[in-house]
Amino acid sequence: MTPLLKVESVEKRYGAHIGCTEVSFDLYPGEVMGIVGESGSGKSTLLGCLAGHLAPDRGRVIFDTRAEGPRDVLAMPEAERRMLGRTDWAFVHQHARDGLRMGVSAGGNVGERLMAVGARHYGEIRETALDWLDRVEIAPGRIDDRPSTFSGGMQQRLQIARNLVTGPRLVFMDEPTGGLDVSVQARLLDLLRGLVRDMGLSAVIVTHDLAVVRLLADRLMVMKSGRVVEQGLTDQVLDDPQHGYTQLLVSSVLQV
Ligand SMILES: Nc1ncnc2c1ncn2[C@@H]1O[C@H](COP(=O)(O)OP(=O)(O)OP(=O)(O)O)[C@@H](O)[C@H]1O
Repeated sequence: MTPLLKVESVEKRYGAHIGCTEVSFDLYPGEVMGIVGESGSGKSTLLGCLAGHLAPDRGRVIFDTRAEGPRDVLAMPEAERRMLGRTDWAFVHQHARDGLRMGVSAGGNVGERLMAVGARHYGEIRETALDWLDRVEIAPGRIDDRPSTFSGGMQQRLQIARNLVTGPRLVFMDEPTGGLDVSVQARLLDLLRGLVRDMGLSAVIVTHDLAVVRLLADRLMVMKSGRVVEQGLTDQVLDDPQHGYTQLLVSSVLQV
């Protein structure tokens, strides 16, 4: 099987400082990869390089496109990469306001993604938006309200609807439950798990919360000082961590 995403020796430096280095992995269709590590370990830098937001200094990121098969994302013209970002890829930000248009209604936030990929029929766009609001547990009566009137959890659910409505094949998530109350986090995680399973999504999820990867990720990469120190099946890594740093991460969670 061809990997959906093939990451080869990616490195990003900030001046002399290493953001991330020597990161390689394959992500297969339907697989969820978790990336964990303490603050400053390079998770966001790596995610930015994979999603085309940052230009790595070395390495390759190969995505298996629908139309033309495996393509080097970093070598693609900017317009093509942007198109990927609207169709096959989705990016869920930690802060919903970074992924939503706060001045546009909830329905508009979902509908405009459909329009960006060619949908034109107003009635159908509104129907699909309503269906997606329902899928992320937002009452249909809120469709014309702006996200600024929503709670943090609702905003995050709306951001997820906006991202998934076009049926992407790969979703990047940066701390999707960060900054939310614990009870809100649990509900969001359940929702995300259901959507990932139902849609057979592939995802790369960055988090410092091991509970998030335990629930969502098939495989796990542990990062420290910009490098991957351990990777493997999530349960295996968390239940029997081999690297001292992973052992520390796991035990510090157990003490919480
Ligand atoms: N724009 C930048 N300029 C210079 N150094 C940066 C920049 N962004 C990140 N770094 C450095 O690169 C390293 C990796 O940072 P990164 O933000 O990727 O880590 P992280 O694991 O995502 O942390 P957090 O969980 O706090 O977001 C850190 O040492 C950080 O200080």
